[in-house]
Amino acid sequence: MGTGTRQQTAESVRTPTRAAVRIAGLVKTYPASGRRRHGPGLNLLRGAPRTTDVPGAAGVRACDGVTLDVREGEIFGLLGPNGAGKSTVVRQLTGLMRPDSGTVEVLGHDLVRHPERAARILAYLGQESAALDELTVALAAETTGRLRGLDASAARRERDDVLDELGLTALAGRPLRKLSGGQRRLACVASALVGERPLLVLDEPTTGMDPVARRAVWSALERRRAERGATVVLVTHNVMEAETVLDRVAVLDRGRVIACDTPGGLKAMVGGDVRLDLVWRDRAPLDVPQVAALAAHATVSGRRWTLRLAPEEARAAVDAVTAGRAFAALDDFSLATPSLEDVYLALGGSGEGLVKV
Ligand SMILES: Nc1ncnc2c1ncn2[C@@H]1O[C@H](COP(=O)(O)OP(=O)(O)OP(=O)(O)O)[C@@H](O)[C@H]1O
Repeated sequence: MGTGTRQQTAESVRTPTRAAVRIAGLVKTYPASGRRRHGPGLNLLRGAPRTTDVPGAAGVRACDGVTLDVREGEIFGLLGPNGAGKSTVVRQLTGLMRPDSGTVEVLGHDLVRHPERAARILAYLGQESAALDELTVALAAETTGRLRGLDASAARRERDDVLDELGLTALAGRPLRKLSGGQRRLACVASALVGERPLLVLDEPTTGMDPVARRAVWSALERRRAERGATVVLVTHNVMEAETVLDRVAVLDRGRVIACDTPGGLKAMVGGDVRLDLVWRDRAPLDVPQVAALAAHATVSGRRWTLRLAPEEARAAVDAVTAGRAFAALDDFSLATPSLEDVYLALGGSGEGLVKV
């Protein structure tokens, strides 16, 4: 499989040296009231205001003892369902939010004690990007470069290179607010990449993008890692991306890391099971005994049944549903090796599953 080859290659050419990010025992509870004080002004460089929670009654424990190490030069993913705590981890990692307890060390800097250092060592792309909306694509990239300390000609040069790299040159003169969602996201990624930072922290960078744009983003990140040794931490819902792009993945569930490994290592945890997807034309023929027997083990989503089975059970199930009346009722079926979503469910994730695009 492509994933295996990709990992072997990455691991054989790179020997990660030291931790770029060390997060230990991170705890964050949002107050029940949701009242928050905002720090001074919106930070164009990092996209969102720093927040300080007002202590109050029991609230949402979004981060419940998160401990993670990210090695230099890694592309590291945080994966998990909505509300798992991914963005909360990222906001603390970038110094935008102060943890209730725990430590965050980035490239040797203690960002809990010195959050102001974050802007010099990392680029952050948040989920929201309203701060750049009034600027043109070119000006957003150039301004970010200037704010990150580039002189005018270097900022223009990097701007042009990044827009070209991401296929955005034709849109350079358009304000972000007049772009489609995917184009706007791509322009925000472009800005995040100007004014080289050793750590890139990206919260769902490819949301809304078409496959060409997504590929351009992944290539750009890979290039920065390969040529400049950049480290990338990103949040994603996209299981397919996670499997092919990331060196290691931490799976979060209800504020806790429930697993952390390479995609291959995680998938090995679910052993040799395979995944059988059955899609019925209309409804499943439950009067066929073999189909009725499978129903007990299926996760049903509309016309789709998903089953995790031992290989010999899967073979028997395929034989059963590709014969007689069951086959007449079948629209489509597929057999696949386990995905990260299977790992997540097998680990006891909250059952919603991950979003597959
Ligand atoms: N400002 C806030 N005030 C109160 N609760 C919050 C706040 N932000 C997030 N939460 C809660 O904290 C938990 C974790 O949220 P967080 O945004 O970190 O999850 P996430 O994994 O990034 O989710 P998504 O995939 O939907 O972006 C959720 O239960 C969420 O409702």
